[in-house]
Amino acid sequence: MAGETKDSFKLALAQANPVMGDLDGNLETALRLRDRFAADGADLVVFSELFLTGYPLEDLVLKPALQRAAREACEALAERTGDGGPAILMGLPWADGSGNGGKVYNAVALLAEGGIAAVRTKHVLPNYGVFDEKRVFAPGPIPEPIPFGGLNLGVPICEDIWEEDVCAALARAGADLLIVPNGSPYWMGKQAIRYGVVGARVAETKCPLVYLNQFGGQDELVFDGASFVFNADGSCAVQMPAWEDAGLVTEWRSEADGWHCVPGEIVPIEAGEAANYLACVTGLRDYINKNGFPGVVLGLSGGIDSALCAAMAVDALGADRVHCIMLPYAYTSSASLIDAEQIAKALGVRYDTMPIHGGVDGLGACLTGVLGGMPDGFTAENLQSRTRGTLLMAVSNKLGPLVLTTGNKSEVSVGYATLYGDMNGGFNPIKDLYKGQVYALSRYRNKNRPKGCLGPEGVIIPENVLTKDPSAELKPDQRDVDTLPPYPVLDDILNCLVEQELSVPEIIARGHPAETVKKVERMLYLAEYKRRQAAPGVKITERNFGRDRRYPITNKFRETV
Ligand SMILES: Nc1ncnc2c1ncn2[C@@H]1O[C@H](COP(=O)(O)OP(=O)(O)OC[C@H]2O[C@@H]([n+]3cccc(C(=O)O)c3)[C@H](O)[C@@H]2O)[C@@H](O)[C@H]1O
Ligand SMILES: Nc1ncnc2c1ncn2[C@@H]1O[C@H](COP(=O)(O)OP(=O)(O)OP(=O)(O)O)[C@@H](O)[C@H]1O
Ligand SMILES: NC(=O)CC[C@H](N)C(=O)O
Repeated sequence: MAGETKDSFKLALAQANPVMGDLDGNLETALRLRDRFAADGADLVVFSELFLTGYPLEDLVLKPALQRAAREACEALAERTGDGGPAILMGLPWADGSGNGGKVYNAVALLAEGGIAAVRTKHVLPNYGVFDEKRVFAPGPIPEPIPFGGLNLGVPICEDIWEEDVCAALARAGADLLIVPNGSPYWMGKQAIRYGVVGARVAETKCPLVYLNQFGGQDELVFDGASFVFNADGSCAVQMPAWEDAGLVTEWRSEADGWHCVPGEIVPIEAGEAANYLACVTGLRDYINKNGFPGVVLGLSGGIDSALCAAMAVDALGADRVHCIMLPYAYTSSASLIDAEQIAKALGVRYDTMPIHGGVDGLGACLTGVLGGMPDGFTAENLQSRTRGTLLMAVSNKLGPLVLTTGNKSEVSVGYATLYGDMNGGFNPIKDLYKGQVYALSRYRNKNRPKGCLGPEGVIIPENVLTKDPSAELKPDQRDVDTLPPYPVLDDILNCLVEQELSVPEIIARGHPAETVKKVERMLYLAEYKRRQAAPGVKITERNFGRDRRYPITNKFRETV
């Protein structure tokens, strides 16, 4: 349709899951989807931001070989559009000088009638929070609309619509509609923010807007999809599902007042616990599958953190790919043994018991000469944790599964975890969930089996696990509250310090004792060294550790009260 003028056209939205760096695989996915949409009469298929390579590319995009491979894949894809089927809007990095140095842009190419018909580049590069695009991309000029079949397509790329200028310029230049490929990661409440941004651009430009987002996990980020179309009057014409691969052919008609998307299905979007749970499951599933692991192994202690991780793992991968191991020592309670076994039974996973007395006592004996006696205090407690961590890594080495580490955001914040002990592991599904959210998601999962989840219906985490006092069980009668403020207090203070960057006096003014706030502040700063050595985990909050909140390790700054 590239040359003709029409009064209707069909635009296919490909909400798909690219694999970082797998250009052949992403190309195959694009062709498969295009074939499917061709059968439905699509004129044009749009893919998400940098779909051909994966998003975010980070420094990989600086590699000339990657830039050349992306151009070759783009040319190969363009050639396939010579078959009379739909054209393609494909996201890819675009290098000046064919990938031999020079500038590289975050781009979209229109592939039509066997060639590369147009290329447009991202003007506004996000450089905050998890985004580092100014580090790797050059900003393109404000883009011109792309002529296509008598239409003028405005194609701003993701962050381009978060400011007014690009869309305003496209509208002034005669864009009939705005088609926006996105790599917009999930965090709590994100969809409402997107509706706000898109609503504002539509009101300013009077153009309909197609918001096409990617789906799937990429290291710490998880993309929810949830693509949608707003008509020029600000109404939502179509809402695609979140948390799944999805494809939809939208129909467009030209009327006296411009182009309209024919209203279609408005799929409800998960919010709150449902969204957070699906984010953790999606991030975990894609990390394991995209990195080629047969499954996961984790220490199942009878506590709430490992219980929720086990449930998420089964929901992500299926029971036959999850191996849970209870590693009891002298301080493991019989209640923990019962609870762990019950959780494993409910999930239907392989469950082994591997007592660690030999390891802990043997390591203690090795240390006596240097320490002048058997280890005690923290040293002895950490030996238990390290023995567990070492044994789980041995299972991983021999049998192949990745070790899941299970620390929640409250623990990760204050360093309440043992380096090379329970921090051992390759991925942490609950890293960005405060303890209160761990309880909330556990209760949620006991009552619901979210879509796509492979675990069983019904109660998985026994009531006793939800109500007992959290304990590391590293010494007799140990409870987390002996070391930390009660979790509701700790979580509130951390929320103020980490998410909101409130000052210590402001947090005290909320009613927390000054010494508690100062203690949490101190623990938060001191634990930076542990976080730098911690496994990645799924980003859920607006401010996760790692990509968002980047503090120095060596840091004497403390607030005065
Ligand atoms: N700035 C810095 N840069 C680099 N390294 C630094 C450091 N400061 C200390 N270190 C090193 O870190 C060591 C201290 O860290 P680490 O050995 O982890 O030990 P540590 O933090 O002292 O103890 C572990 C804590 O985690 C708690 N916990 C809670 C829940 C579960 C578990 C569990 O294990 O199952 C544990 C446990 O009760 C205890 O409070 C120091 O001995 C030193 O070697
Ligand atoms: N006896 C054990 N057997 C197997 N794994 C254990 C054992 N004790 C601790 N672990 C591992 O170490 C992790 C850290 O322990 P921690 O006490 O912080 O978590 P939890 O027991 O799952 O939950 P909670 O903190 O609510 O008790 C556990 O999640 C688990 O993976
Ligand atoms: N890839 C991007 O440009 C993403 C930035 C955008 N503000 C978002 O989170 O949706």
